[in-house]
Amino acid sequence: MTDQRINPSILSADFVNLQSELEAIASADLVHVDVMDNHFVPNLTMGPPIVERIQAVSPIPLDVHLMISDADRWAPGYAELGAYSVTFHAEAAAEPVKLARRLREIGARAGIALKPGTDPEPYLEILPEFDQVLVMTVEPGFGGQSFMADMMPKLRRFAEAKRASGLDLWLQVDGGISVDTIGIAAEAGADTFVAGSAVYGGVPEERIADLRTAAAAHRHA
Ligand SMILES: O=C(CO)[C@@H](O)[C@H](O)COP(=O)(O)O
Repeated sequence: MTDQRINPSILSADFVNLQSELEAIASADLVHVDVMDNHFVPNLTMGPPIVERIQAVSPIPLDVHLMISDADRWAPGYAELGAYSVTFHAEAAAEPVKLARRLREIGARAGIALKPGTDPEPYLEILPEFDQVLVMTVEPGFGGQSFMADMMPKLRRFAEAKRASGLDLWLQVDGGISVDTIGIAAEAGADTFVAGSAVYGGVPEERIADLRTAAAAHRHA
């Protein structure tokens, strides 16, 4: 996999034609699968049976983003389905370290996501337990929202911690990522970019290529 990853979010895809929508993003790195429970966030998407089918037909690996309550209970099931990475919310897990260890034990990369209002400091010391940190650049729940540039100090904080520790950690951003905003996130330290409406709002293969070019022009110094 490349050192900068573009992960289209199928939240913006046509759910009735998911298989062809997945084939349309075969040039991306991973497919970002937004699982929402209408409890942790005010929206409802899918659960294990649909994710299992996506896993079966997707040409690229699954990057599962759990926007669900009680992550401790439900997240391991997504790793068992074969997801490449499983990211749960810091705000939704009672024992994040224990859960991350369980995900890794099953064979998935373990990710932790932070809502815009969540302080990064308590999570800096447990970074070795994770393979990925997701800094939300919108309030989770819906696609098509505006990028929150005021999340860049948080992203930089994780980028500094990553550099200081030498950890092989992916820094992901999600929400409002487009050719106009991806460079801002890349400069602040993101290396993994989730984009929904920016990819599915045009010809996905072309949009993915444009996002790659824009990200590559703005690498973190
Ligand atoms: O997790 C979420 C929303 O909660 C995202 O993955 C969105 O699906 C991103 O959509 P765009 O902001 O790129 O349209």
